Amino acid sequence: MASFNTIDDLDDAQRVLVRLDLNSPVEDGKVQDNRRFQRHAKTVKELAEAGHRVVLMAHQGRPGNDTFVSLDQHADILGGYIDREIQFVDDIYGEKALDAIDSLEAGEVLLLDNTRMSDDELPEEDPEVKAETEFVQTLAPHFDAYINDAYSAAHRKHASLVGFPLVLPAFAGRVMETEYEANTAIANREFDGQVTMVVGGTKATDVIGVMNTLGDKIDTFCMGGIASHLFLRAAGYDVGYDRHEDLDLYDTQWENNKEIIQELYEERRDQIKLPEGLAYEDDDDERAEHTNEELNAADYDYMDISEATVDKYDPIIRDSDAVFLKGALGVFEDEKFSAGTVGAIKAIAETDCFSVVGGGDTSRSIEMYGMDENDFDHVSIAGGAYIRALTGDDLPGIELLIDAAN
Ligand SMILES: Nc1ncnc2c1ncn2[C@@H]1O[C@H](COP(=O)(O)OP(=O)(O)O)[C@@H](O)[C@H]1O
Ligand SMILES: O=C(OP(=O)(O)O)[C@H](O)COP(=O)(O)O
Repeated sequence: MASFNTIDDLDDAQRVLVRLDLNSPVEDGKVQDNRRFQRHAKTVKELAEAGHRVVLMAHQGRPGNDTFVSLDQHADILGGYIDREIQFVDDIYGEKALDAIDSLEAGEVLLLDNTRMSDDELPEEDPEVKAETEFVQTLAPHFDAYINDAYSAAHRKHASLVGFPLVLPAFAGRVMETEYEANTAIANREFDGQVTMVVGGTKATDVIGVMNTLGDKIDTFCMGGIASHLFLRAAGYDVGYDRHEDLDLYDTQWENNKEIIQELYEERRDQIKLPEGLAYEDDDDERAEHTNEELNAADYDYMDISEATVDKYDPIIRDSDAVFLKGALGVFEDEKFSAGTVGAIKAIAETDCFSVVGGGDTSRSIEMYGMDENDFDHVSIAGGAYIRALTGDDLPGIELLIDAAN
């Protein structure tokens, strides 16, 4: 396996700039604690305890979304995991940020504000272009080393991920190391028996990518979440339209991908298992269900797969030698709509199979419903990056760390 330098290779008493992925769900303006904080805390704690001056960068949401907020709450949550204060500055590379960076003492930790508040961060561009941005050029001279711990964002060519490895010595953090090793090994692994992939979530392109590339390695795809609505629509059912102006879950995804979804469904009809029905909230705020024949996209938001679908997927999972889950099968954050996701992860946990659960949001369901990370072979905090690793795609953020080591 190609390799990169890690924090074991750092000189003593360095000024380190560390990229984390603390991108989290935000409910009513409140950032929700999750496994990303817990995992990155290990890297941060180790660096601080070793006496480095530690400056952290991370992003949250995308401009225009409700989840696009400042990182002040993130500093408190992360600090709780490492039992030391994490200072926060509401600036990225302006005078305020540079003053805070330069006054840091050995062992102290400072979090800069949301990297996506800088116009230099988001457009996907080549590393050489990103390295020349004001963002990178202003911050880099204040540091001895750059550490990328953001495995789950390593598929993005953003300034904080691909610009710095060209101008500073670059190293991988502990999360980067662990996820890279686990996901790369999984991608190359062969299984004797039945291999099942349970695919849900909200991002059709992730799902299509996996089904296209791994279609010959995976025996059965059990579909849930928004992904299943798009495939149900390909099968001729009346589902998969945006009913709210502020949500863009279906229309654009369907318009951009309908040919490929229809083709995939036709080609792999025997492998693709679709829901038997979907669940919605009735007028009394209770869970109710429609069979596929009753689906009516004009009047209902469908938020989970039906109980009959849970029963249909259960034996498929239990008969498998390997199960990969990516994306939730329903809005599990609301207990009423957790049956699909919980049914699948319980069946996986109780089966003696090789099991991987992927997705920053999806993996929250494990603790939420009384299961344990140790019930699975690997729980990845990455969604899109995990999918790309499984399909053998290179992740630009990691390629640059490997280049830097060679
Ligand atoms: N039917 C649905 N309608 C709306 N959201 C859904 C539905 N099914 C699943 N989800 C949402 O999908 C999210 C997880 O998927 P996604 O964000 O794509 O994956 P990841 O775990 O990689 O972040 C969950 O937060 C869940 O609420
Ligand atoms: O949460 C993330 O990706 P994921 O939802 O695929 O796990 C990363 O932070 C990347 O965020 P982005 O998909 O807004 O670029």
